[in-house]
Amino acid sequence: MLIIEGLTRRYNGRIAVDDVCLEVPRGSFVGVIGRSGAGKSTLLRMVNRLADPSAGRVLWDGRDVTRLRGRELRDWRGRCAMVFQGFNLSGRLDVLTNVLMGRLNHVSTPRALLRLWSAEDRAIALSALERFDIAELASQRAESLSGGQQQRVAIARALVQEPDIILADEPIASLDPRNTRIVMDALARINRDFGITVLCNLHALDIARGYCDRLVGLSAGRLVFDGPPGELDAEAARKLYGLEGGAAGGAGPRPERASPAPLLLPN
Ligand SMILES: Nc1ncnc2c1ncn2[C@@H]1O[C@H](COP(=O)(O)OP(=O)(O)OP(=O)(O)O)[C@@H](O)[C@H]1O
Repeated sequence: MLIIEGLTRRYNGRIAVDDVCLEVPRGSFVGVIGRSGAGKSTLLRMVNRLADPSAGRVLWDGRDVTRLRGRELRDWRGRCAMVFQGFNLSGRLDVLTNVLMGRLNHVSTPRALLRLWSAEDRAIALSALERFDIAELASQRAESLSGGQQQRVAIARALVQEPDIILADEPIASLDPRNTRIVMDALARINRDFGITVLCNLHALDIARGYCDRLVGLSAGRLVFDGPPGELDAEAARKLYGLEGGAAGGAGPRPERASPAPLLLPN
């Protein structure tokens, strides 16, 4: 369970996230929504400690991750994978190596420094690529892939970290509608098949409604909505975006959840 208690972040006296409190049970798929500048990225970045809070705490299974330092902080970041809008791949490296980077926290330091990947690590990385239908791209340079393919590589890299939680910061912002669906389906499958908690910042309300089982709405850093997509009525949407709920469109219900599968057994 992820617990966020009174989380606050100020930049030069200006508030970015303002006293946010949330409880997120394991296995949730939570969409964080709100206007540009509402504090969505800052909230996610505080969960994995890319940003430190000015006040408040983040607890994972009762452990205060806001106090972690050194090795313990690195371990937490390993269990808390990030997926970014800009993919954050090493463009000149091949796809398989990019995915293997997600295994770094599972190998000894000397092996990590020398990039000595075991047969098992390679099998796990390939299995993740197969899962997202891009195994045939394994030997290609990451920079030669389309945006949608690159984001699937980034999600495969996140998955092989074997994280407890995936923090996805606008993962579809630069993608066309077809790739948006493919990438959101990939996140939904990770969530459904492995029970990995997903916190996903989204601008597109229709996508958030279609994929997330809970929406958390921020406005000027404050939590102004927290509930299932069906409860985001016109009034709540107006508070968030200044428009009617229906104006942002809707999408069908998300697929049924299966029980968690064992993680990444090579096919
Ligand atoms: N490193 C920083 N230094 C100064 N101000 C920052 C920094 N990061 C964020 N902010 C400010 O904090 C506020 C919230 O920004 P944040 O990026 O979290 O919003 P957001 O909802 O993710 O926006 P977007 O949807 O445009 O990415 C904004 O006013 C932003 O300018």
